Amino acid sequence: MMLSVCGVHFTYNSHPLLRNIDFSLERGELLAILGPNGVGKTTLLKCMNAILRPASGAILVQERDILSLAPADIARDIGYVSQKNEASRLTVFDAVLMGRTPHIRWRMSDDDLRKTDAILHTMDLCSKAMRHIDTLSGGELQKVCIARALVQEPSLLLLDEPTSALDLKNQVEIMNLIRRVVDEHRIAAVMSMHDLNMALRHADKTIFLKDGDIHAMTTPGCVTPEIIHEVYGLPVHIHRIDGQSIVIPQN
Ligand SMILES: Nc1ncnc2c1ncn2[C@@H]1O[C@H](COP(=O)(O)OP(=O)(O)OP(=O)(O)O)[C@@H](O)[C@H]1O
Repeated sequence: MMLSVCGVHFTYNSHPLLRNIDFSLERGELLAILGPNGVGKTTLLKCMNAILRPASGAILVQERDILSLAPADIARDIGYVSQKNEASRLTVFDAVLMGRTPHIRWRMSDDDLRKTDAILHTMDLCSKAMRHIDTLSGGELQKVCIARALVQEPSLLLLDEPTSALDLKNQVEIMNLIRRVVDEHRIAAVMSMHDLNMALRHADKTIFLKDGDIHAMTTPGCVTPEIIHEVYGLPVHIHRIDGQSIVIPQN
């Protein structure tokens, strides 16, 4: 198993937020974590990256408890794209190259530079390589942060609302790229999302959080209007178009 989340409880200042979160993910699987604002999606992602520590339970990456891993191992094996992207005076090239830091032993190699070049090319960021990231638009910065996580070549990729700032074409291209990386490199990826249709289109599994619990865990094809109504309090229809499930609010 690439990722096992075992009975995780999480509490902020003695206020319980997540209860008994239990799931696992194999290589080559992409999981979407869904649920209303404030339910705990970001908190769960931060627990999977050892940024936050659960009150109880364990998180195993390749059968190793992440709380027992050295920071260098976490930095190499787990890629994390946060919801709040920081902007600094780094150039786009340097910001993406920083994703190679956990792999650099003595100094950066030609391979590190080549991989940085390649991901900038794949993500259509070459023309911005020398721009400072604090001059980028929100969507451009989001792409740079995703590029940095991909060039890191992690075994587990965690993405907090990775397409929230992207236009339609970029949403589709970035999700296709994430899907391809998961498939070809046999990594596992977990993304939090508000766009249900995007999640149902690209994920292998979905988890719906509600009131601190996993309310439903299923494949996209088995998500029902009842699940969505119960979780979001909104009646919806689900239509099948070209083999895809499309969620449409009833009113
Ligand atoms: N450091 C903190 N201290 C106390 N409460 C916090 C802290 N960080 C987050 N919270 C609260 O915990 C809850 C879960 O937050 P979290 O960011 O995990 O939710 P989310 O599901 O990712 O939300 P959204 O969809 O709005 O991004 C929220 O009510 C939030 O206000």
